[in-house]
Parts: sequence; C-alpha cells; structure tokens
Amino acid sequence: MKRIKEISVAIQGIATCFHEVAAHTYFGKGIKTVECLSFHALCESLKKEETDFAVMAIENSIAGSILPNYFLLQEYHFSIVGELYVPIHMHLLALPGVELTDLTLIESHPMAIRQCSEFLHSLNNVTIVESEDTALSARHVMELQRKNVAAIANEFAAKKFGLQILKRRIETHKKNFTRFLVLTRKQPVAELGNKASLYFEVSHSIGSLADILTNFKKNQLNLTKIQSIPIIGRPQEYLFHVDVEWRDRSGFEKSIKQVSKHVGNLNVLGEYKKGKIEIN
Ligand SMILES: O=C(O)C(=O)C[C@]1(C(=O)O)C=C[C@@H](O)C=C1
Repeated sequence: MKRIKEISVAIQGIATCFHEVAAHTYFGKGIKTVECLSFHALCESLKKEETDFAVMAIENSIAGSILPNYFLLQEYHFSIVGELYVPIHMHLLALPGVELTDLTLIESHPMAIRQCSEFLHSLNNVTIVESEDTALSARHVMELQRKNVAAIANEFAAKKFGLQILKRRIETHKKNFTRFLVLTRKQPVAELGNKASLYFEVSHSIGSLADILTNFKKNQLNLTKIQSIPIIGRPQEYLFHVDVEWRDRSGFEKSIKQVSKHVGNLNVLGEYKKGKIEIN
C-alpha cells in the first residue's frame, strides 16, 4: 500500500512553543514539525525544501508587529497560503517549591517579554534575559536546576519540563493573540481566499498613499493592516505592507490592476482565507 507522506512544517522554537501550538491548530496533530531556532533558519528550512510549509508569527495584539519578519517576507518571496490567530496565555515557570522572592533572573523570547512588560516592571532586582524561544527558556530552567531562575512560557512547556506555574496569566491584557502566517514555496494563487497581503512603494508626493487607499475603498476592499518598512539604502523611503479583505474577489482584481499603474515594486504575497479571533 502506498504511504501518504506526512506534511512537514518549520516552526520557530522547540516542541511545546507557541509556533508548535499554531502549527497543530492549523494542520492538526498528524504533521512533522521541524524546530528552527530563528526566523531566518525557519525560512532557510522552507527554501531548502526540508519542509513543506512554515508557520511564522507576524504580529501580536500587545507587542505589535514583528518587523524583521516583514523583511524576511520580502527577501524569501514565499506564498502566504493561510493565517491564524492563536490565543496566547503567558505563565511564569520555575522549579517546584520556588517562590517569587527567590527569583533574580527571568528568561524568554523577546515577544513574550514584551507581552508581559507590566508584570515584569512590577518586580524588583530581577534581570530579564532574551532567548530564542519560550519553550527553550523553560528547558533551561529545568536543566539549570537553580531556584533563582524562571521562564515565561505556556502550560505545555510547564508540563513537559516538570516546572510549576509560579504565576499564571502574566500577559498585560487577557485578550492576547498572536497572528501567524502559513507559508509555502511560491505557488499559483488558489483564488479561494477572502484576504490578501501585498506590498508596494509610492512616490514622495502629496497624497500618493492616500490615492491608493482610496482606490481600495472604491473597490470595496477592507484594509485590515498597514505597516511601513524602511527601504534599506534609501533613508526616509518606505515600502508599505497592507492586508485587505473582500466579499467579492473581483474588487481585489480590479484594484490590483488599477493601483499597479501608480505604485512601484508591487508584490502580492498571497491570497488566503481570513483567520478568526475566537474570544471566549
Ligand atoms: O517563543 C515561542 O514560543 C514562539 O513560538 C515565538 C512567539 C513569537 O514569535 O511571537 C510566538 C508567540 C508568542 O507571541 C510569543 C513568542
């Protein structure tokens, strides 16, 4: 009997990290996840065909955009084929028996640290250290076996590395979501989506960006995100990354045709189905 090859998905981080949660939420449990310790390594894994897909965090509702990932999207030109919003619950993890007053060092991924800044500012004499990944930080706490060290990570990491949840839900706001993109090597557009991500540059003249946004409005496109990214080597010039949604795809097609005459470097990174934010 012919075996169906299991889908392999590059994630940034090690097992139990939020990227693994995102990959399992999108594809289900029957996939092989490939651990990458940077977003650059994640892109390389997909580019070198070691994996079929990559899941990449792009923004968080507390900490904002992950700007370096916009540069990676420009550099690698993968297709965005999906997106999902994952609820993020951050916990402070330490060895069993440790108390808050024992801590002198807390380690985590920089995005996790930013999501917990209010809590972290309330602590005295604690050094905050950035790491590649929340789950890796939890593993470090287990490996070090020191009472003064803690990690910010999720409940799956706590379970896997035998750590206690010293303080639960330390994110600055309880409605905390990270948006992940699902990437694959360049492929033709499936035209089944209701959302697209694109980027372009406009001339340095009055209203040039406003004209493009007005065109989106005219074609019934809902702008859900706009992010400017510096053009390296051209100070004060920017690329604009935008996400738009539609009810009728013909409006998107029309708009792309029309704006392509007025912008430079227009790239549609992908069309995909809009992800849902499930607030419960
Ligand atoms: O460190 C992890 O667990 C990750 O998957 C990375 C990451 C991120 O890049 O934003 C994913 C989701 C959370 O926002 C915090 C960290």
